Amino acid sequence: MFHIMRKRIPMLAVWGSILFMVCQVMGTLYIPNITSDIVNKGITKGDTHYIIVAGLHMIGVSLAVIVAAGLNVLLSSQASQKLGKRLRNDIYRKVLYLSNDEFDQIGTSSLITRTTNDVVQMQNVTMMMLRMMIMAPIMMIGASFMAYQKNPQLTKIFVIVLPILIIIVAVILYFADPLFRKMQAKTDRLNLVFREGLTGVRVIRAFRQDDWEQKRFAAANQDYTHNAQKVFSIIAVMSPLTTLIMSGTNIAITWLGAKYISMQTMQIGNLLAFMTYASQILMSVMMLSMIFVVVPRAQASGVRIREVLDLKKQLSEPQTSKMLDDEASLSFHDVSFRYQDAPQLSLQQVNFQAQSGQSVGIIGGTGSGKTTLISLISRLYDPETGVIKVDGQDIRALTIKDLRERVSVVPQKSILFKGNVRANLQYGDQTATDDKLWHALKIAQADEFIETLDQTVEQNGDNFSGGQKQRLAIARALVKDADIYVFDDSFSALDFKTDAKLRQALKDDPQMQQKVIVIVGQRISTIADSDVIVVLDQGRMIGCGTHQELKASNAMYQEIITSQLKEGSVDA
Ligand SMILES: Nc1ncnc2c1ncn2[C@@H]1O[C@H](COP(=O)(O)OP(=O)(O)OP(=O)(O)O)[C@@H](O)[C@H]1O
Repeated sequence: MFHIMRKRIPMLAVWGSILFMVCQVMGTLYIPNITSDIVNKGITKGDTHYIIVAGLHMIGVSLAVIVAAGLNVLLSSQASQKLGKRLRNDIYRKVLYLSNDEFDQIGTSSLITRTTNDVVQMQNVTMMMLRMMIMAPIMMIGASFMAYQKNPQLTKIFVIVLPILIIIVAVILYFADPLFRKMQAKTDRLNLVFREGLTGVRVIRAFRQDDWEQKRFAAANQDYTHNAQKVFSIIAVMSPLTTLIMSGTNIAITWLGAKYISMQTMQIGNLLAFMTYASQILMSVMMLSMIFVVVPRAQASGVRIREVLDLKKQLSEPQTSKMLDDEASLSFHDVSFRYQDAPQLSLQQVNFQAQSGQSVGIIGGTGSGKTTLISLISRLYDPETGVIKVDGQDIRALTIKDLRERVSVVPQKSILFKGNVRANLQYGDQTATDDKLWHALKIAQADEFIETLDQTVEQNGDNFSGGQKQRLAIARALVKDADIYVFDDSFSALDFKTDAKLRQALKDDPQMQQKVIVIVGQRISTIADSDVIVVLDQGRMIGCGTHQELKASNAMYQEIITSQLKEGSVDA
């Protein structure tokens, strides 16, 4: 917990807050002293002048306490808000650079909970620390000292009361603490189910799984609520018990104090002050107990945040990139790959190469390894064996930034961001002019349905059809000045005519003629005119050549052609 706070908490605000907190405590301890003097020296002796002077003195000290308390709250909130801001930024920055394996390891829902809920826990504990954690022991020691000054005999009451109070608090915390620690994991589960329900709402409705989903959510919700109810029921016992102890203490003090007053060994003012100090001591214990509730929870949150922040980069990269060829090229040399902990290889001994101006088509059944193959080009994962070269250089000799600048990918699932068309396209190149954007839209055949670059794009691109989204995602990739353009099944939602027009436009574009284009496709027609076609089957490369070569000699390729001829989707 303290480890992640150390470099992120603004120390000036922390020290300022502590300083004002100490002033507040000193003032609070001093006020009962003035009260006792007003009673002893003013009221009992009928000295009005003394009462007025001491009263003004008291008002002055009270005002100073109020100002100090206000500044303490202000600075502690500032410290905690800034800590939260820095933590959220750091987690987000880290998440953006996580490898896909690490992402899978923690899970999206948990990452969201860690950025929101866990950070809030850290903020709460910071506030508590700066307002109570340091205040409680100072107040306790100070009030005990002052109470002793007023009457050493009466302080013996605390020898009985304090251990009882501490035992009660300890027993309550013993039962509540494990439940508090479970809260975050249960929040994770609740978020996961909620998120899946929201993103998959169409599928849920289409499969009429509303009831089942509702039950799944209700179960997670019940589990969370049950835990919360249990923990807060335990904590609820604390308040009446401590009130009982406080009231009992006051009765004992009044009773003994009255006895001392009648014996004339104690003054009335001192008894009043003593009672205030007694409640301050007991309040300090309560504050400390609150801290014992908040700290373990924040400790658990701190561990969860640290898990993300401490993730070591799995992909090693050099400080600077080695020299690259001027011409674009892409080659795979005996590349094999296995997902983390997977029993078998997802790619085996893949070999192919393409020069500037050439295109590579990748075809194979579902799960044959097409997406895996292209993930390796931009180093979302590293191969188990073999070498991948981009522009003549092993991609491990390039920095990740340099490599990803040279590769532009259109993922299988088109993702658009809320905003307008211009902002979405400029994701590829922030400095791209409108002319460049329109040029990309034309190649992607998206100028048919885009009237202006200011056209609104809803969240997830929900105001566009599947095919329109694909075309916008293609245009975005084309705006980026890369050497290798990768289209992962990006033409699947396009009709045959648009698919053909788009590929022709790619071919005809003078700039694209200097690049390497990789097209993953399910349809033969999408990849047939590629210079190199890679045929995959269960991760194995079972063919590599041109359409004519594969059509003549590759059984699997022939099978795909035959099956698609039957469907009428290929013109062989
Ligand atoms: N993150 C992952 N962890 C473990 N195994 C994975 C992961 N992603 C894919 N696989 C496995 O790797 C194999 C290849 O998957 P891949 O997504 O590359 O296939 P694909 O040819 O692109 O399929 P599709 O055409 O259906 O998209 C499959 O057997 C799949 O189960």
